[in-house]
Amino acid sequence: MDYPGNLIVVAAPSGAGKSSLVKALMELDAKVQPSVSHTTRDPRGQEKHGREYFFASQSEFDAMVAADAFVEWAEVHGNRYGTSKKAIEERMAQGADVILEIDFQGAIQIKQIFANAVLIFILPPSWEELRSRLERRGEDAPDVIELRLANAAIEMAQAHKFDFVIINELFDRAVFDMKTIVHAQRLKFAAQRRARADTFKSLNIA
Ligand SMILES: Nc1nc2c(ncn2[C@@H]2O[C@H](COP(=O)(O)OP(=O)(O)O)[C@@H](O)[C@H]2O)c(=O)[nH]1
Ligand SMILES: Nc1ncnc2c1ncn2[C@@H]1O[C@H](COP(=O)(O)OP(=O)(O)O)[C@@H](O)[C@H]1O
Repeated sequence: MDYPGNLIVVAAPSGAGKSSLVKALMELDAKVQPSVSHTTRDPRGQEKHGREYFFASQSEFDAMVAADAFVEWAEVHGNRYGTSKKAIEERMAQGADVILEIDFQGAIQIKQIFANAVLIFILPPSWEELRSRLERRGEDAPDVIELRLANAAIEMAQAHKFDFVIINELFDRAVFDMKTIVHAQRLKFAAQRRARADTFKSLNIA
């Protein structure tokens, strides 16, 4: 599968700030577009179907798995989440850089399918700050926060499998780091595509 657009995958423990960072990056760079995942979890207060997620029932999700509609899916914090083929392929074919906010299991699956995907892991500056961000966000019940903190240790142990790790301490600094990675990646793959096209041309292959 070779598309003119690139894939950027962002993973992080819950509350590290990935949704806020991805939103800020997309505001700075119109070429970066979101992949909207499907999930079986309930919507939070401000979330809209089709914007943050496509909210699916267990049976709707099952039907999509059976129809092979997902590029990857995983169970995270007791709910299922998946990236549909539709969510990424159309946009990449049009040349957009598609950004996926998914967990580490999904990120690793994506890298196996799309070797050129760039994997970014976001870390919080400390445990205390991670807990207080989850509490300040005010969207999850205390037991849900405890589950997410317990899972954070397992998730953070996977950070070394990613291409880049960013510590989200100062927000603007972390956005700038993401922007730099995305630009560097874009230049690298554009150069690779040009070199490949030149080789094909010199060999007279279409
Ligand atoms: N594998 C996979 N993980 C996803 C997908 N969409 C979201 N996730 C992950 O599921 C986890 C929970 O997401 P969410 O319930 O929105 O909570 P939040 O990360 O605290 O905002 C996060 O690690 C997300 O990155 C997806 O399509 N595939
Ligand atoms: N660098 C930062 N400093 C302080 N608060 C932050 C920072 N980045 C994000 N936040 C806040 O932390 C909370 C969790 O961020 P969010 O983007 O929802 O995390 P995630 O998507 O990783 O679960 C939000 O209330 C957000 O405004």
